[in-house]
Amino acid sequence: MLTLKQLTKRYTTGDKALTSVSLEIPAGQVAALIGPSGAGKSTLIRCVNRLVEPTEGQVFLGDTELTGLSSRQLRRARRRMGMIFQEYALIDRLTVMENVLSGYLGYTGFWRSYFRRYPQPVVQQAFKLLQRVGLENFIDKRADALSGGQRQRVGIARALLQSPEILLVDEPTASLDPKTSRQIMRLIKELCVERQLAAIINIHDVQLAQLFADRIIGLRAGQLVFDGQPEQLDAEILTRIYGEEDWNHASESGDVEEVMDPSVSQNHAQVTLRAASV
Ligand SMILES: Nc1ncnc2c1ncn2[C@@H]1O[C@H](COP(=O)(O)OP(=O)(O)OP(=O)(O)O)[C@@H](O)[C@H]1O
Repeated sequence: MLTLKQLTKRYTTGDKALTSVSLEIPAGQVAALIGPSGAGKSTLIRCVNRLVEPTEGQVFLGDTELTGLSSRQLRRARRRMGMIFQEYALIDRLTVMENVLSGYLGYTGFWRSYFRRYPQPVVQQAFKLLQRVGLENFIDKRADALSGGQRQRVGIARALLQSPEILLVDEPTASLDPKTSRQIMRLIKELCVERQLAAIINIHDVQLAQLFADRIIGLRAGQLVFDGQPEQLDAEILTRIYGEEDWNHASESGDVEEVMDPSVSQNHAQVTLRAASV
């Protein structure tokens, strides 16, 4: 269980990125965090693992108050959080297996990062995870020889190596095609169910969020403006989260193919399509 209590973040620049956000995410639940650019989604996720220090409020992982930990205690507590972040990108010159094993670094220290120095049970666990994410035939491939979807699968396996209690996921499908995006979201969802993991996923694609999340959390200008079921998202709630837009029409031209263009960056057009069918 992840608990946020009145979490507030004010950056030193004066930007108030989060205002008194309170949430509880139980084990096994996948929560999608949606909202316009600048709403505070990344800040919220980073406040959980304290890559960003909250200004006020508390974060609990189970009974542990993360906001009260020393940096040494925090390092240990971070092993209980699987992070799938873009900046934790893979190391291109290492193999798939080596990249997954690097998720164990927190335990061993950098000098043991050489492949053969990992304990055999850890290597076996990494292999099982690679099987689970469908990459058992790629273990010796270099990371830079993988597709975007395969790279994301490696990232997922790496995040799971430390058997976390929660997954913190930042824009997992940002650079993936629509089919691969669905596969990645489905995989994350299945793994959360199998392992009773709570997950909080920052995602721009509302349609994907609706398809694969158990719960939608809407942020706008740092405030929690919606917290409910995916099927509750309608034009009124989309307006509350994203602002005025004609959510009930597929597009101005009515051209559905244009709406489905995977290059549409914010996927607001996909939202429109979904909302139109509500
Ligand atoms: N390091 C920082 N220093 C100062 N202000 C920041 C910093 N990071 C974010 N902000 C500000 O905090 C607010 C929330 O930003 P955040 O990146 O959390 O939003 P977001 O919802 O994740 O946006 P996006 O969807 O575009 O990634 C914005 O006003 C942003 O400019």
